[in-house]
Amino acid sequence: MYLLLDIGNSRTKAVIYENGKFTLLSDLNLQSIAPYRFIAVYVACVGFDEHVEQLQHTLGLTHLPWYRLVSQTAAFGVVNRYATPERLGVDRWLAILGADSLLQTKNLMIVDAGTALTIDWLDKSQQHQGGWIIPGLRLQQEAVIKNTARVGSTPDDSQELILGVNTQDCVKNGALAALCGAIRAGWQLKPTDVIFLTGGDSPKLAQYLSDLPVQLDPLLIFRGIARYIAT
Ligand SMILES: Nc1ncnc2c1ncn2[C@@H]1O[C@H](COP(=O)(O)OP(=O)(O)O)[C@@H](O)[C@H]1O
Ligand SMILES: CC(C)(COP(=O)(O)O)[C@@H](O)C(=O)NCCC(=O)O
Ligand SMILES: [K+]
Repeated sequence: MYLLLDIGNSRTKAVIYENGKFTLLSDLNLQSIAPYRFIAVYVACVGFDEHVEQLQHTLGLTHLPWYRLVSQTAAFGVVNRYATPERLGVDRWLAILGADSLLQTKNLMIVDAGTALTIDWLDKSQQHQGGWIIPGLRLQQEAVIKNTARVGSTPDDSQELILGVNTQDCVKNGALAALCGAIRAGWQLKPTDVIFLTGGDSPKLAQYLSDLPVQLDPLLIFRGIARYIAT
């Protein structure tokens, strides 16, 4: 039994992994992991490194091996297109590997709607084509609010894809439009057989993309991590 951690810039997500089965933990703390006996911890971290050390202590798991995953030039037949492959965010690399584990020989878009929204393209011969990094739903709003004199709203999670008639609604709904628009622009530029959607804002975005071949999967990064665990 393994503990898998995805440490993003907003939150840490945790999964219990055993015999090919993934169980997402809704909370990560001493109590929530108390019933489990882990062999090792596998970590994907795009946040600050100190966060990993902190977690080792707060979870009382300093006695276990902690394996930190890194983006590679190639693995499991998947080829990373970055000129400096280790610079590709490890969450992106693992989501690509996770999508590849579900669907090979298809052209894929892999969208991770987290703090930032990332889009990566993987072609049917497992070649990563590159991608985009776009401010996420909250950052879109903060960018406008922090850099203008008269947009005095607060970031808000209750977006709808409708027109706003006050500042608050214009900012929050505009942020949703920006992300839907980015995914649609990606699709127009380079359409694929499937668009995998993962990350905190993926269920919301999926509602507005039902005409595209979207497949929601909260586990993509964890599926990628699991490929590194020899069974
Ligand atoms: N419980 C939650 N805490 C924080 N963000 C949440 C939560 N539930 C949904 N979200 C949404 O998820 C987004 C962050 O997604 P997530 O995949 O956790 O990001 P990251 O991987 O960058 O930490 C936020 O923009 C927010 O809108
Ligand atoms: C783009 C990211 C900030 C996304 O992180 P997240 O929103 O999931 O917290 C992360 O993948 C990262 O730090 N990447 C390194 C730069 C790159 O991928 O080119
Ligand atoms: K992420």
